[in-house]
Amino acid sequence: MDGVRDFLNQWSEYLSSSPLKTDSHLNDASNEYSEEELNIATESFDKKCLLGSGSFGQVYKGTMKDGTEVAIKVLQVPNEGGFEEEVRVLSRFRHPNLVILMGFARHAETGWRSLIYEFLSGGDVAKRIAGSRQKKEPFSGQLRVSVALDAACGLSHLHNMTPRAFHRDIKSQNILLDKYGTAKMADFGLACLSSAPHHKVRRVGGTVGYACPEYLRTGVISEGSEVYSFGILLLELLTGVPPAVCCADRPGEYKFLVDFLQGSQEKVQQMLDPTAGFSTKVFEVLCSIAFRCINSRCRPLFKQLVEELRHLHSDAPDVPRAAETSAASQASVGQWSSSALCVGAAVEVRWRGGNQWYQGWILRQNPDSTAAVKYNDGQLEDHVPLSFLRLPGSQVSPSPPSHPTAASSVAELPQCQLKCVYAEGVTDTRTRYLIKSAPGSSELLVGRTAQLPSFWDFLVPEKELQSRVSRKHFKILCRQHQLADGQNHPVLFLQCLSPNGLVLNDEFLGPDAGEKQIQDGDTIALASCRLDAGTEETFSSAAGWAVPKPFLVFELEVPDPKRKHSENQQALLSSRQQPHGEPVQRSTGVEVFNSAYLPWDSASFVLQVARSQVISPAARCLFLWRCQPRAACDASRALAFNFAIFTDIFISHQHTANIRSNR
Ligand SMILES: Nc1ncnc2c1ncn2[C@@H]1O[C@H](COP(=O)(O)OP(=O)(O)OP(=O)(O)O)[C@@H](O)[C@H]1O
Repeated sequence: MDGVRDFLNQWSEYLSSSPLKTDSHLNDASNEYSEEELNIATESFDKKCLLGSGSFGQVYKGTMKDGTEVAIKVLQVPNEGGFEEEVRVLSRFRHPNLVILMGFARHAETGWRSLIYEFLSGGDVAKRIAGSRQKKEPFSGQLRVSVALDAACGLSHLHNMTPRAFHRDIKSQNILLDKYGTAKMADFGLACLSSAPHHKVRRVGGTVGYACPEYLRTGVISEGSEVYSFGILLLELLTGVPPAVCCADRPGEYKFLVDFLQGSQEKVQQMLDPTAGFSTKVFEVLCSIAFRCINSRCRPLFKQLVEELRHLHSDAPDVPRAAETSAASQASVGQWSSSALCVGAAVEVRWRGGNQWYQGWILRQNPDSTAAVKYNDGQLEDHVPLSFLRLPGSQVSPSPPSHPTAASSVAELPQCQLKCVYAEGVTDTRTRYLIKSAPGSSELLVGRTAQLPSFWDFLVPEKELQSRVSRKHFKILCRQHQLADGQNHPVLFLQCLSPNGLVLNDEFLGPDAGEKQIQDGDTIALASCRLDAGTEETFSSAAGWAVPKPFLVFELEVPDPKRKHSENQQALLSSRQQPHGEPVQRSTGVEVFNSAYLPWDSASFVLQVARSQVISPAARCLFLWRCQPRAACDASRALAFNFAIFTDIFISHQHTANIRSNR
């Protein structure tokens, strides 16, 4: 009997010290690494090895004792983080487009678990899109097609095995690129195995914007619901904007990309990520595939998607395989061998009419060794020969008639001023604050350190909003620009200096937007958004859609150079000396001031005003912001607007009454 007790005691001791005490069932499926090995690989999980954080823990880069580079995901709540699911699924499926799980480890003291993957140095697709939009690192249309094909291959493999696997969290963050640009599906924490084509899950999981509505409603996952998420991914690759963003003013609520696009190819085209340089054909095919994926009536299977994407990929001669388009090497076809001249690169372009060079960036590489170039002033030129391109920083030359750009010389700023026409939460009529150009200066700088603190305290009393104003937020400068008469004339430019961006008229500009030509009457607004991918209002950076709500709006006033100096002075002075509450007279007949609010709730009136030309450009612009710029012209959409959001439009009672009686 004692012998038996001893044996049981020894067995129990062995179990408590043995690494096989738990997760032993996983040892058959995958390699187990010791905690010690991971400590050595990551220098005890040193901060410098941190690659990023997900919902369930951190991911570190490590080098194993054999020299292999790995990514180690530490799950602090292994059950929630899908530790077991990930080991089971990933160990079972081996495919070039699925990330390799090398093993797992257990942390004895904390109970945490780690997953050890092959290290993929090309970053995830979400980061690559953001990097491309910010012109930090190119992510060309060609590479995006290749990524879509790779992801579809990996997913098709999962759905054509028995049992099949449902990934359940297909999104741009979960697709990683290796150093050659090959994409691999990653993050199988929500994945599940099933031998049936449909699988009812106990808990619906996924990511807002990507998750299929039918799956969210029923909890039943199918290949179709995975294809839906894949379609959303394609739209993200096309537009460069995330599929859902939080509403800044309604926490917990989202705006969805698909709701805005409404299946319209035209809208996708308007929002197309300009840094991708998609050819028309690639855009059209990709867009039609995306819309089929999200349409429950004509959803393709992954197998079909692979065929179509492979066809698109091989059909376009200018689409090199991902392996050849490593982000790092930016190697390319034909004469596109210069690593610096890649899509997204800033360049100077020789104007064909002369010897001057103008600044812009490469929008697309054409197979005939020419490029499509977007100039900093927004103009586009296609088929520019390589010999007409050079890297910036070379000698500067004056502007041509049609391309006044950053390459032309800076001149003395003419007399001008910025008049505050709207400040959120400030009802005092003194909001008509002015920022004036200093005589003889070359620029007018606006920002927290450029004006007195009292200026900002008054105009932006809310501290949270004030923090959105950068120390140097934007500047206005002047360049000499040769007009058709052959004479040089001063032309004003606006340059955004802040990562928070700004809104020029109804266009959102980030710090990388370059210099934009501006003129008298233009409005410059500061709005509550940042350019970082994935944060609130990121949509705003795309094609003018959903321009974020401004909290401070300035109108530019530039005196007419043909008027006498004294008249200009008088004009500037009189606009400044408006007594409180007295409206600023506009030539078209509607008076605008900020102490009277629109007094009624008629949607048709709202429509009428939005369409009319009778209010000043500043108020009109403000009005359009309130009801979303493009939609304002669209009767059916405008009617749906809630009147409440228009209550701070500055229109006098008298004139709204006139408009009303004219209806
Ligand atoms: N195998 C890998 N190689 C290189 N980087 C990786 C690897 N796996 C993950 N990463 C990086 O680590 C970071 C965190 O990844 P993780 O999967 O934990 O989070 P996520 O997918 O961004 O978010 P969530 O888990 O909340 O969906 C990401 O930036 C990802 O790119």
